[in-house]
Amino acid sequence: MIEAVGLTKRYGDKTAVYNLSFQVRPGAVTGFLGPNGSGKSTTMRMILGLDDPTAGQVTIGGHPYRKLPNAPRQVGALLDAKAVHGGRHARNHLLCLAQLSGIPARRVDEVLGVVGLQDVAKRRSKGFSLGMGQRLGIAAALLGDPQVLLFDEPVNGLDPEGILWVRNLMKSLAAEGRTVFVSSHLMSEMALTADHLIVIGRGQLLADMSVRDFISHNSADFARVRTPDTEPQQREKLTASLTEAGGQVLPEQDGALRVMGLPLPRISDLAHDADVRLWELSPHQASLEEAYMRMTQGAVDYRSTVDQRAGFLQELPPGAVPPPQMPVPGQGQPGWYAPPPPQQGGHPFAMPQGQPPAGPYGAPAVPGAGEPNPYAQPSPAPAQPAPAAAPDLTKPEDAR
Ligand SMILES: Nc1ncnc2c1ncn2[C@@H]1O[C@H](COP(=O)(O)OP(=O)(O)OP(=O)(O)O)[C@@H](O)[C@H]1O
Repeated sequence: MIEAVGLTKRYGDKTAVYNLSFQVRPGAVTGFLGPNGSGKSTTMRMILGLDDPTAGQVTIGGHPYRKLPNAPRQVGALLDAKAVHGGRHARNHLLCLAQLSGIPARRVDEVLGVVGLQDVAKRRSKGFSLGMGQRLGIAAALLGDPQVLLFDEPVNGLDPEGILWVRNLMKSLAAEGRTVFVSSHLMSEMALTADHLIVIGRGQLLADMSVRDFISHNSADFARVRTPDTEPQQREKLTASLTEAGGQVLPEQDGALRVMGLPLPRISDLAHDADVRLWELSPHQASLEEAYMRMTQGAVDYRSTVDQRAGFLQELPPGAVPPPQMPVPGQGQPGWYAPPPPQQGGHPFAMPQGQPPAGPYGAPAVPGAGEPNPYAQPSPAPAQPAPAAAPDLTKPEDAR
């Protein structure tokens, strides 16, 4: 198990990670999510003893990484797949790592087979594609047959077949009882791979819960309703009727209506009573991506001026409370988006919960702050449901 307690990292004035406490348990794939610059890599580096915390601590199996006996046999990591000596053959690269850790050479050939690089084992890694480099990095992580594995963006550059392979590998490693901690920006992939999520924003913990709970806590069920396109007055009539009945009604980009707060049969009855014909009445559940966008919207450092989420997340309904902001000293108030509020007591969403396929990873398992919060100042809620006058978020903060 990985355990962080009050983990904090500052680089000069920059607080990269603040007071993070979480546990990553064995037997599950734990996804590590957060916007760019939120502190994921910094956290992983501290777990691996590559950076010293400014405050707090992080342990693996009860020990700081640097105090683990024979750490490479207990912990494997893929942090930066490009961090290899490009002039070496793939096999030689792994052999060097194996020799440093007292791992037998036959294990090198085993992991080359596991990651599918056996046919290019004698090729120099500088000629490798992005995906091949990722596979080589994963092979290095698996070399010591460790119980604890960390992967920073493991599917980066992989084709669909490679992504499926990584997904199955992560699941089978967890099914063997290992601790698997994986960061990714691909929400759809995390929804299929992870059992549990740790989400951070601006270095702070935003969520630590199962994928299922994360989605149900951060999203709202809604109905899509469509009236005949040729009769706009029907749409207006229905909007008035649904609003009067307590529903929240928002326009969708394609002319349909998004309705929250009313069950489908009630919407149907109201439409019938108002003598409005429906061309569509369908239930919808948010995706992990939508739930993630909602949760992290106040913690995004880098955002395009032409933000695609403008069409994805809807305007704040009247009376709804905007999400909490996480101001950074000297940075001003970030812009924010205003999707509909989560439905209170909403139903958990049914996530794809496929069983991990039988062991593509065939190797046997080894048996066995008390500091001031830099983000603490209260966040003034905007008076209007419109983007606040924002700093130039198109530039890294250093450039602003
Ligand atoms: N060595 C360093 N010196 C100064 N600042 C740093 C250093 N390393 C990271 N930072 C800053 O700390 C913050 C967190 O960076 P980090 O790389 O951990 O984020 P991340 O979540 O991994 O981002 P991404 O998703 O883009 O990889 C960023 O603002 C980054 O600029």
